[in-house]
Amino acid sequence: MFSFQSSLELLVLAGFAAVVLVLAFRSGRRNESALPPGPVGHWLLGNEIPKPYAWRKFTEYTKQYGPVFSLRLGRQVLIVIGSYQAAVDVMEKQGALLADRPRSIAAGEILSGGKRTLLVQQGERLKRLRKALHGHLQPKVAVNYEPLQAKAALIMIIDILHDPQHFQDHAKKYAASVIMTLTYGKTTPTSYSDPEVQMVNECTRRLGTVVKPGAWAVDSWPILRYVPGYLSVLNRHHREELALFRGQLDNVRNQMTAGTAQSSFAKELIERQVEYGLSDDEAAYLCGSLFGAGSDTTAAAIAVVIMAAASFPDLQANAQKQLDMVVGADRTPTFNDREELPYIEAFVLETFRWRPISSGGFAHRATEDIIYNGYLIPKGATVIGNHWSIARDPDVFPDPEAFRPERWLTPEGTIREDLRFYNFGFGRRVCPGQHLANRSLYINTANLLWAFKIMPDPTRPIDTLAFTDTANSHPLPFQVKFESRNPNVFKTVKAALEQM
Ligand code: HEM
Repeated sequence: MFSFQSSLELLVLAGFAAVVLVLAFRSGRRNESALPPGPVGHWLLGNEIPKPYAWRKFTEYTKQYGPVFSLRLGRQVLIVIGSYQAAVDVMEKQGALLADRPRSIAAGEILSGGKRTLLVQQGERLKRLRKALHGHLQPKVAVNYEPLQAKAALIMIIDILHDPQHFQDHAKKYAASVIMTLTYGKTTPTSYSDPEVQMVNECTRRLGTVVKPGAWAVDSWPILRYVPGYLSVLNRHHREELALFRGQLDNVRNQMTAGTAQSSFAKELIERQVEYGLSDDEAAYLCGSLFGAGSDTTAAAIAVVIMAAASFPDLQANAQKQLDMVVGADRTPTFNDREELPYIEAFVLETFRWRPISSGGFAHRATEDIIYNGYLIPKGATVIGNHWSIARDPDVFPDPEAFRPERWLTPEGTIREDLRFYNFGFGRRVCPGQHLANRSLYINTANLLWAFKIMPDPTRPIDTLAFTDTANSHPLPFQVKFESRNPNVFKTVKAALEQM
């Protein structure tokens, strides 16, 4: 039963809370007139993140409000960069002031226990994690993974010959095999139905939904973390992934003790753990989250290549003409052919631009005020480079909806050096796996287009906009037909595999 005193206390408390809220709200709005323009939101709650496919709606906002626009999510300012030049000027040139991530309570602190590189804020831990990643993924090391990638790409051709319908699963198997081998030294090809892979994928899927801006209100209203039970699912998911990642690293430790460990990222991390200054759980997360960052993304990008090939037969044929000239029918393409296959490179670059995997971009945080074209990007703001609209900037990519590999080529047919697309993100948070990923895309595109004429299935037309609404957006299931380009494809691929 309420006493008069407790009612009074409640009243005082409510009054206090209201004052705090108004002060907080006003301090948040102080600089609002200097912010880049943007849609008007609710006076207290601000704007909502449009759903689904926020990045597509943001592309409309870019046309309406300009290359840099702002939203308010509760007290949080969100700045969206929508044009190519603004991405260069803000995300790249001011990269030092945007190396931080916004505080991510749901995905970063709770689900990932503060240890997933993608979400770790600027500071000493990030430096240690990125140094360890760089040691294993920088260009001069990435070249060592080429034999592994070449073999897995040939296995994918065999998989498609045996079971063409499940080509998207084969792409996932390719990506999972490469990551599991380089991370944990796994020697057997990774089946996508491996319970371990299924679990890692489940972790990635969970991350993809939690990390979307606006997915969890606690990120705008941190006080919600004290609501009993509100975060229990995320806490449980964190315990599950930590146990999984610890178990995977422990396997490598056990193999090292038994003298059976293959060389791998995990093995080297364990050997150099003190030098890298990593705790056991940091090392476990570093390895575990590599799969999440690198597997799904690579598999999705390969599926986009297949989608584009089936959708644009003439351009597929252009690529095949070059393959036939440089490689011929009697052997499979290799990494040694890369320089002579610029059209393959251009085809891949155009898929990155046409259907960027990280469509909405990842959130950065401004650690100082940044002035852009007279507008203020205030310290503390979340800043996102919207890959989807940057890729569609007509000033740089004329006729942006058209799939046109030629836009990446000089008149002499070499790759243009004056053009790039920020598929792998920006500044100091740029994807450390990009050199590995680019090699995966080259070797798979070369092999796929060498082996098959890829055609749409007339009974099931491809919807080239049917993608998942997740941070890394991948094509929903679609169907194509694979026709071997010569009767010896199987024999030639088998022979190449036997030589490895
Ligand atoms: C086609 C494949 C891939 C795409 C499209 C992609 C894209 C991205 C993007 C957009 C970011 C965020 C950049 C930013 O904040 O501006 C990122 C971060 C990251 N990527 Fe990738 N990535 C791919 C493959 C890989 C691979 C193969 C690995 C590792 C083996 C990897 C590891 C990471 C890690 C660890 C981060 C976090 C970096 C940080 O926050 O400091 N990625 N990636």
